[in-house]
Amino acid sequence: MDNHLYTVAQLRAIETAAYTGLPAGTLMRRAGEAAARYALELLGDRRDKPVLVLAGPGNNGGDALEAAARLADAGVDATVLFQPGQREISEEAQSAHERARAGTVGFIDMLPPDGDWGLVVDGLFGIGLARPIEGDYREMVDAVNAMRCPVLALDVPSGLDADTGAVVGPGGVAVRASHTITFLGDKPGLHTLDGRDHAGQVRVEMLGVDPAQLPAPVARRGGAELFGHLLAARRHNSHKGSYGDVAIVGGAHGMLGAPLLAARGALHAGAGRVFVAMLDAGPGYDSVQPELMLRQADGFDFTGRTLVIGPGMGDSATAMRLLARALDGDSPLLIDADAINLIGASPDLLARLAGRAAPSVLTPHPLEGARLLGMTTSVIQADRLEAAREMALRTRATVILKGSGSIVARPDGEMVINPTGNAGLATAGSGDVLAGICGALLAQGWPAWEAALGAAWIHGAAADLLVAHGIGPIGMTAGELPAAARAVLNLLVAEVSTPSGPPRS
Ligand SMILES: NC(=O)C1=CN([C@@H]2O[C@H](COP(=O)(O)OP(=O)(O)OC[C@H]3O[C@@H](n4cnc5c(N)ncnc54)[C@H](OP(=O)(O)O)[C@@H]3O)[C@@H](O)[C@H]2O)[C@@H](O)CC1
Ligand SMILES: Nc1ncnc2c1ncn2[C@@H]1O[C@H](COP(=O)(O)OP(=O)(O)O)[C@@H](O)[C@H]1O
Ligand SMILES: [K+]
Repeated sequence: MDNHLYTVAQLRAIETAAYTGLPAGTLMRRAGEAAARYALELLGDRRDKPVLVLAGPGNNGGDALEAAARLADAGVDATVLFQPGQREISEEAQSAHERARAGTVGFIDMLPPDGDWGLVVDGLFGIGLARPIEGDYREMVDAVNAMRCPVLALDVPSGLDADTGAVVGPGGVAVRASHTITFLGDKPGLHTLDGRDHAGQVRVEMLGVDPAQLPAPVARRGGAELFGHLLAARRHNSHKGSYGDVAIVGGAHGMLGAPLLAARGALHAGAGRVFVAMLDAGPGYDSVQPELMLRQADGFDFTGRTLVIGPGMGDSATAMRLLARALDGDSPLLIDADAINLIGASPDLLARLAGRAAPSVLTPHPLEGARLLGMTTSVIQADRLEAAREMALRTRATVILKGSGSIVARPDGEMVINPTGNAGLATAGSGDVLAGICGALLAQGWPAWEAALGAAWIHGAAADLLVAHGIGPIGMTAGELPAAARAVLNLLVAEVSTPSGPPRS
């Protein structure tokens, strides 16, 4: 259940159910205790440093006051800046306040300009944030974001929408935490859009609630366990035909790089044979990767091949004709880039896609997603989960809505947020490599859902591996990803494979 993600509405229901039968203030006390424990862990051997605790007007502030009291009990110099606002505070928060006042916690009214804090605990706002942060609260957030010490956010970094990962605006701000301890259940907003920048490392604290009592999550956090059953060691007695053919269909005039990058992605992710069916006359072979077989798209036989269609394909009549042919065929399909734009502009192509029986995966970035749904990019990004769900529903396909915290969605509403990857991927061509990797997994017999989950995870992990070796994030190139993805995939197979897992024949 560790990977389950819940909406604020679900968390409110969980909270209400958990509350029943417990003495008042129990959950807040548990939250404060867990937060103090984590704070001590983060302080490590710097417990002599003072800790700044920001406490807001709601129960998030109550958690912070509880944490401050526990930290003081543990001998830490805890200083609270409590900003209760106009409304009366809840009884639980009031009790927490009294406990903190009764101990050795220090209280201040404004931030000293020269504080040398070992840690900041952010308990300004949690899931009750109702509007952009302004005024004194905003000054506090800005001041914390200018500090260099670790910042532990309680439940949600203040200012972040726990459902969507958006900084609540217009013109809002949010705490940039290095760590977040989140209560009762993990939240999607901590893992997508601005979430990863603001939440840092996330720890989930259930506050003693029995996981069996929790509802079905809105989404799950991705992990290799979601596709691990398909990772199999290669049998000695296998050949290139055992691992499928991938054909990249794309490469109109002036856009030949995109299909070549996709093809290298497919090759390094284990496809047995990789073709590039170019719309342009193009080169006869790829001198960097001569293993690729370059063909003319017109007249290329799609039968028995997994198709990755769209990279650099353009929007010509030929592109449209090829796409219609691919959609009508029974090859597994990975639909990317220009092919998504063409479908967005044509109800006929959309109907053909929705009517397919063979596996189909779409990999839109937010602008392509916007074209597909006839919306603006900002509407897509305002609620990425909802947008991905809608795309999967309309296309009857598995969708990867790309970006920080890619959302993988399927038509029955199942959704996963991919946790791997970094901003090194924000470079032209990295999406083409993702398409190729996914094509290779489809060609090796993976179902659409697992292929999408696996490709997103491996692609992101490849970028993380490169960063770990000093190759990026700044200046990472898409061409460096295929070999790194190969390393990740082989590591995964070595970790989880069973030698008896049959390859596709
Ligand atoms: N109850 C429980 O059992 C448990 C609760 N838990 C904890 O409680 C948190 C939820 O508590 P919560 O509902 O009190 O909301 P919270 O996030 O503290 O903020 C709401 C307050 O802020 C105000 N306000 C909102 N936006 C504002 C703004 N921009 N600028 C200024 N003010 C603004 C709003 O008042 P308003 O002015 O809108 O009337 C209200 O006073 C949750 O995240 C978790 O940490 C856990 O301990 C588990 C058990
Ligand atoms: N900041 C980021 N963090 C994580 N992944 C990212 C980030 N920026 C881009 N990506 C990933 O990189 C890829 C970019 O794809 P795309 O936008 O289609 O690029 P291109 O069309 O140039 O190939 C996607 O897989 C996306 O999820
Ligand atoms: K907070």
